[in-house]
Order: sequence, then structure tokens, then C-alpha cells
Amino acid sequence: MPMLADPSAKYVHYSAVPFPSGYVRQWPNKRTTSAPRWLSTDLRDGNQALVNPMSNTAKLELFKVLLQIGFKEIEVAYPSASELEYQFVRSLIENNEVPDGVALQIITPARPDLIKKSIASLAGAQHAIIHLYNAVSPVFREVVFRNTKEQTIDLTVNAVRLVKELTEAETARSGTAFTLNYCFETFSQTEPEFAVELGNRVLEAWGKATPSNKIIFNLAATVECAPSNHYADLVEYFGTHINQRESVVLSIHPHNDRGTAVGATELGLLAGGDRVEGCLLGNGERTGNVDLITLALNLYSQGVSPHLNFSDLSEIVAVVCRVNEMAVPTRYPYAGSLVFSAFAGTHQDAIKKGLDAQEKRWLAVDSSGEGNKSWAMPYLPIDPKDLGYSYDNLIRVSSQSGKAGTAYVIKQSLQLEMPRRMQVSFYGTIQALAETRGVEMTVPVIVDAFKETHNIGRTTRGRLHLESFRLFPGTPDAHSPPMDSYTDDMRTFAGGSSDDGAVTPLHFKGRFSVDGTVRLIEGSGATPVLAIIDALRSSLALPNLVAGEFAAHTVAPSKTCSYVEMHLASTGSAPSKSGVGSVWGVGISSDVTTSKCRAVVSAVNTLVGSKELPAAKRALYRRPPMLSLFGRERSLESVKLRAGHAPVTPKGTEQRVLEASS
Ligand SMILES: CC(=O)SCCNC(=O)CCNC(=O)[C@H](O)C(C)(C)COP(=O)(O)OP(=O)(O)OC[C@H]1O[C@@H](n2cnc3c(N)ncnc32)[C@H](O)[C@@H]1OP(=O)(O)O
Ligand SMILES: CC(C)C(=O)C(=O)O
Repeated sequence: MPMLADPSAKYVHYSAVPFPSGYVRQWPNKRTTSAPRWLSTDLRDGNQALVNPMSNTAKLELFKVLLQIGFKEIEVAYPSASELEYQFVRSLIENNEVPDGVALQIITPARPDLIKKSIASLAGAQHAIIHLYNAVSPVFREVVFRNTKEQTIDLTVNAVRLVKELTEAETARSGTAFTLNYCFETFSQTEPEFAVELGNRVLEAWGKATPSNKIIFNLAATVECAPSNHYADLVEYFGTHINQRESVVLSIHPHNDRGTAVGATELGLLAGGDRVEGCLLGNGERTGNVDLITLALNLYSQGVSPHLNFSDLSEIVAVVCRVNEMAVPTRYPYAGSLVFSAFAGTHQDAIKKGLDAQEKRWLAVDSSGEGNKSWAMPYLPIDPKDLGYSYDNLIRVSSQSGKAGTAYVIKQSLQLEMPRRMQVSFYGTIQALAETRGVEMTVPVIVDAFKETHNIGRTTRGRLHLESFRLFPGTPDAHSPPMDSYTDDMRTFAGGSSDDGAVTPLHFKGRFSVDGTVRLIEGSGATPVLAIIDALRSSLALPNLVAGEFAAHTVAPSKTCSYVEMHLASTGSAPSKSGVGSVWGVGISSDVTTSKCRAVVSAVNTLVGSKELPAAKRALYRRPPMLSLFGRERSLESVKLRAGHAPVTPKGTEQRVLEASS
């Protein structure tokens, strides 16, 4: 049957909670400032929902993980369900698997035979919690139990009395301390007044709840059927109407049928909840129990310690998924593999700026001792490092990414901080690659592209290779050393040169390998960059070689990375503002001037074409005349303009270089 035009004929709206008129709800104005008591029911409610319930070996492994996380109350079994379940409880106790300060909880329905077996399973435990349950909402009373309200109260009270009698006998025998956790199964669908009446009858029957030995009332949202604010109202109503509130722990047990279990729990805590029952990663019946990891880390992100440790979250996730034979969606809060990754360009830009700004701010706090190292990061509510993740996956590059993303990857991988115009240029290369390939641009792909594009590395150093050089003040004269005295260490004679402003004219003499032939080349200029450019212009017949923007920074340990923008201008003009038509060179050396010269050579190699690239890569980075994209032909020029790629090498340039070098 299709969906109904008028679903109200079939589905009934939830009822308002009967607060007295004029009552002002407390929970909307509250704030959670401390962690609740946590009860993990992974080994019970989680386990009962599995396609293949865990073996006892798997349960023990998960039990140990729960202890490591820091749970002090763990529901370990439904002992009356099977011998296996019963034996699991026994083995924990008999093998001393339960540390001091940790309480074992087991669950039992309100059936005398099953209560007896359940309590027997706990003999000898230090501290045990008996979780006694029966469903109390109208549909369960009428359909499942065929009971009136009074019969429901009788069933419950009789069960509580039996639990009291049996646990007292066990305490007398073995000293086990027992707590009663009475669960109003289907509480959130039960009339609030009836839940309170039943709660008061349970208090009476138990008869020994005190502020120092409280009874636990589990206010279960067995099935989540209404918005979270309704659940909060129910909890606040119960908490403000139940007798002996100071001797009662309100336990929240939400399920996630509407997808809002976390919200319901958070509001339930504001409304008076003291304890939360749930499972890791929200395992559990149907859409699951509330996820304790999300709840704990939501608290943590508000500066409230959950007293649960998820410092190695991926390891915990791996164990839970293995023993439960389940998978975590990639977008799952905190635990999903893509949660701490940004693909979108503007997100990447903001995160990159955020990380840079925060690093500076934290360093200032370290050095001044003033201020605080609070987390203020665009798009990241929590520091992934706190959960054991690195920043390696923070920024992942696809065709949806921008320049900041690729720049971040290069900075993280190579410690190189490209100047802004270069970021734009290199982003064009990556964007074109991403569009062509239609897949994620992984870190190795980006780093490889960076090296290929800038002729860095042995296989991609290009047709022109600077083997050694000397740079000295003034024009060539008798003081300049003979070329054959050059060594490979590229020391410069003249220090203090800068490419930011004019200094004493410099003369450059360099030994190059040009297409495999050694060439000695010289030229002059006001700065090292201008001097080497002059040498290349005159000796290699590149008269229109022009430098644009220049930048440099130090790279650990004590190296300099220089960047220079260059192009071949017919008029000798500077590169255009947009950067179209220019290329960037990169040079790294422990000597500042050498890094500049290498940057120039790197750029020139791009301009003249890299014969040493394997054919496939040459096709990738230096586009063939016609390139098929998205199934239609586009001209080389349009591809390069769109990609901000290296300009077309002017016709004949390669030939002229060869001529000049021969
Ligand atoms: C919301 C929750 O998660 S509650 C926990 C649910 N977990 C489980 O059920 C897992 C373990 N359960 C089991 O292994 C079995 O159900 C057992 C061993 C407990 C009982 O098995 P059976 O005796 O075959 O009963 P069955 O499973 O059919 O349960 C239905 C019977 O229990 C009664 N019942 C259901 N819940 C309760 C309860 N909380 N208290 C008392 N009786 C109950 C039903 O009314 C029904 O009784 P009826 O047969 O007289 O009509
Ligand atoms: C029986 C209780 C604890 C339960 O699991 C539920 O109501 O979901």
C-alpha cells in the first residue's frame, strides 16, 4: 500500500506531558556541566540485536575494551536467555575479570523462574546491578501481557519483592552488593502519571533506597516515537513527581528509531537524567541504542570531560566492528573515516587558514605564558589528534577542491609554502588532472605532480641542469676565477645579494648540462636571479626570458626554498596579473643563492619542455596539441588557460636552446 494522503488516520500524534498549567520547564535553560554515569549495554542490548550474537571469547575481548575506555557499569548478559550467557557471567566472576570499582549489570524479565536463574549467575560478584524489566505502555499492557494497570503493578511489585529476597540471601552468602535498576520498558509511550505511580510502588516494594544506596529507574525510550523535547518533558515530569527523588538515579535508555537518540539523551540529561545506557557506535535493536561515543565526544567538545577515553578511537572502532560484524558509515560522527576530511575548496581554505592562525596563537601563548590554547577551528568541532588521528587526511583533493587544498598537501608533505600566485597556478594543474582522471587526487599524486611540474628530483630535473656556479660582485674581469676551477658545491662568492632590491651588480658564471652537453654560461645582473637570467638569455638564446614574482622561506633543517615566476615574453613584459602564461620554478638548497638559481633553472626547464619525462607523464603535464576531455576535443590553448598551466612554449624555443648550446 502506498503512503497515505492523510497519515493522521493511521498514526497518532504523541500526547502532551501533563505539567500543571503555568509550569515553566527547567530543562531548556540548563546546561550539562559534568559527565553522567555511563552504562555500556554492548554485551546485552547490543548483542541481542546482532545477526550472529558474539561468542563468549568475543564478548570477553569487548568487555576488556570497555574497561580500557573507562566504563564502571557494564551490562554483560541476559543470563536466563541461554547457558552460554549464564556461563559468561560466571566466567567473569570466577576468573577475576572484573576490576574493583566496576559493577556487573545483568538483565531479567519479571518472571520468577528467570529472575532466580539471573541472580544465581551473579553469586560471588563484588557489585552487581539487577536490571529488572517489564513493558508498561498501554499497547504492551493490553496486547502482550493482557494486563490492567493494577495487574501490571502487581506483576512488577511481586518481581521486585522476589529480587529483594534473593539478592539479600546472596549478599548474606557471598557479600555481593546489589543495586536494583528497574526498567519501565516502553516508558516514553507510557502515561506519565502511571509511570510515576508504578515507580512509587517499586520504591515501596524495594523499601531500602537511600541517598547513599539509590535505586535506579530506567526511563527507556524502547522505541523512539516522538521528538526529543517530548522525551525531555517526560523525564522532567517523572523526576519532579517521583517520591524520594534524592534516593533515585534516573537512567536514560534511548533508542534511535527517529535518528535522534543522541539529541533525546542530551535533552533527557538536561531534564534530570543522571545515567545513560547505550552502546558503542549505536549498535542495538533496529536503528540501535544511543551511541555512547558520540555522546561522550559531544560533551568533550564542550569542554566537559566524559571520563571515558577515546584517545585511540580507530582501534576501538576496529574491535567493535570486528566482534559485532558491523561497519561504520564513512560520515558517522567522530568515528567515520571521512569525518575529519575536507574535499570542498572553501572548507579547505578555511581549515588551512585556521590551522596556521591557531599555530601562531598557541606559539604566542607558549612564549608569553598569557592567553589560552583554546580550539577555534573552522569546520572542525574537535581536534582529530585528541582521538588519535593525524592531520594527514584533513584535506583531501578532488575536482571540488581549491588552491588551498593542494597548497596544504604540499606544505604537509614537502614543507613547502607556495606563494599565493603559485598556489593558483599549481592548483590549475591539479584541477585539470582531477577532471581528466575523475578520481581523488591523493597525496602521492599531488606530490608527484608538484615534482614533475617543477622539475624536482632525479628523473624530472629537465633538459637544463645547473651543475655548479660562481657569483661575484662587479663585471667580468681579471678577478673572476677561471671556469675550470669550479666545483660542484655551488658556493657563491658574493653574499648579501637579494632579489627584493638592487645591490652591487653581480656576475654569474655557471656550468650547465644542456641536453647532456656541458656548457659554461655567464651573465650579469643586479641580483642573483637577474644575473642567471641574463646568462640564460644570452647564452641559450632565450632573449625573452622574464622573471615575475619571487619568494623564499627556510625549510628545516637550515635550507632555503626559493620560488620564481617566469615567462617568455615577446615584448619583455612582466607576467600578467592573472599569472596566465607564466610558470613557477622551485629551488631548494642549504645555500640561499643556490636555491634561487635552481628555482630559475626549474622554471626554465618547464618553459622549454622536459624531454626527460617519460612519455606518459609528458603527455600529462605538457599537454599534446589536442586533448580529449569529457568526450569532446578542446584545443591545447583552452586547456592550458583553464588549468593555469604552463604556457605554450613559443614555437622554435626548444630549437633555439639546442642551437645555442651546441
Ligand atoms: C526491550 C528489550 O530489549 S528487552 C530484552 C529482550 N531480550 C531478549 O528477549 C533476549 C533474550 N530472551 C530470550 O532468550 C527469551 O525471550 C527468554 C528465554 C527470556 C524467554 O523465552 P520464552 O519463555 O520462550 O518466552 P518468549 O521469548 O516467547 O517471551 C514471551 C513471553 O514472555 C513474556 N514477557 C515478555 N517480557 C516480559 C517481561 N519483561 N517480564 C515478564 N514477562 C515478559 C510475554 O508476555 C510472553 O509471555 P506468554 O508466553 O505468557 O505470552
Ligand atoms: C529492557 C530495556 C532495558 C531495553 O532494552 C529497552 O527498553 O530498550
